[in-house]
Parts: sequence; structure tokens; C-alpha cells
Amino acid sequence: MYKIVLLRHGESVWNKENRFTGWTDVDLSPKGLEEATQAGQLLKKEGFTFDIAYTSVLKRAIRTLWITLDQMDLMWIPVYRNWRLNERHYGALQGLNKTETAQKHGEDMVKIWRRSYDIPPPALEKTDARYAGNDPRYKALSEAELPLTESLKETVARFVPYWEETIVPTIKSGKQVIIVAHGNSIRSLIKYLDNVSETDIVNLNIPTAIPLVYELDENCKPIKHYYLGDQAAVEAAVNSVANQAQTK
Ligand SMILES: O=C(O)[C@@H](CO)OP(=O)(O)O
Repeated sequence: MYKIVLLRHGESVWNKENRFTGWTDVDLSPKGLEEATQAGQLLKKEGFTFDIAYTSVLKRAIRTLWITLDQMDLMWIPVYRNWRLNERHYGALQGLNKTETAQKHGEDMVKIWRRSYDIPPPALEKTDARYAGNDPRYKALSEAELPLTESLKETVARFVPYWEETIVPTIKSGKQVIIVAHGNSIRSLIKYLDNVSETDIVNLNIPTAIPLVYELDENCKPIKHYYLGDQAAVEAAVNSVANQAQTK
């Protein structure tokens, strides 16, 4: 049996301002820094250790990983950053306030954009300053790989090859793995691992910086999963993510 830890980054500045973020590279808020510290302390207290870490190319996840590893005195382990672990691209919604967007387009439409499986948010134009094609960190990507927006289905399609080809062989080699990523990129991995239905995935919300443990069998198929820490606090954090785009 293998055990891995999935961790969403701590609260970002745009989480705090309730703005759609996606591939925008915003940093952690002061609360997010504190959440990451607590995640590291909790993992240490629960006896976890890691040999290798995977994260995205976005600083809210990278910094959460740094802080977590610092708390565990594991800053020396190898860290691999890959765009395939990035947050789901939020298209033309990136930067907009979630409540204002719900007031304009309706809560139901925004819930579809936030949580549906195959309906993407409105797309960016390539001429938009938010287009990732001009960002040097993505220069190795083909034009087809550079999103203008993404549904969760498209996020699954770009995350799973990295999971299968890179992370699974590492887990099977006996290395203890932590993956620090994002709300919707973690949803995409869970959709795939647990074969969650397209209906049920709508109700899956991932709280910031609470370690989510997955126990996997010898084929890296899930046996069970659970959040560490106080379960009432976990439930409250999940509900608060779910309710971010309410108009009242
Ligand atoms: O803005 C985003 O990129 C994500 C995560 O913060 O938001 P949501 O939970 O609304 O999908």
C-alpha cells in the first residue's frame, strides 16, 4: 500500500479578494502563509515524511510547498514543477470578482463555470494580456497546449499524462510523494483516480492547505482517502469554498 498527500495551496491574495484566478500567478495572503505553516506542522506531527515533491509553476503552490517542507525540515528533497499541475485556466473570468460575476450572469451559470465537468468558462482572445503564450515559463508549450480557457475535462486531460508517466512510477519505486497544487487541478486528479461521475464532481470542493491523504494499492488505484486535522474545520472550509459565488 502506498500513501500520498495532496495539498491545495494556502489562501491566495485573490482567494481573499474572491476573484477568479486560474493561471494568474498571485501570491499567498498572510492567512495563506499561516495555513501553509500549519499544514507543515500537522504533517510533521502526524509522522509524515516525503522523498520527492511535485507542484505547479504558480507561486501560490510553490510557496505553500516551500513552507510545508521548511516546517518538516525537508527543504532538501527534490521538487519538480510542471505546468500540467497548474490550476484550471479560468479564461476571460480571470481577475473578475466571483460574487459580482454571479450577480451579472446568475449563480447557476457561475456554478456551471466553476464546477461542471465539460463546460469551460468564456475564452480569452490570444491578444489578451492574460494569454499565457507571452509568458516565458510556458515557452516550451505548443500553441495547442496553451489554453484560452479550460473545462475540468481538459484539465484532467493534461494532468493525467503527468500523473501516469511521471508520478505513478515514482510512487511505485517506493518514494513518498507530496503533490501541492490547486483546487481544480486536484479535483481533476480526484475525478480520474476515484472515477467520480460528471454529476458528483460538481459537488467536490477542495479547502486551502488541508492535507488530503490518499492510500493507493499496488497499481496506484485508490483504497481510501481522508483529510488530516479537525474534521468539523475541514467541513466548514469545504463549504466556504463551495459558497464563494453566492449573491447573498
Ligand atoms: O479562482 C480559481 O482559480 C479557483 C480556485 O481559487 O476558484 P474556484 O474555486 O471558484 O474554481
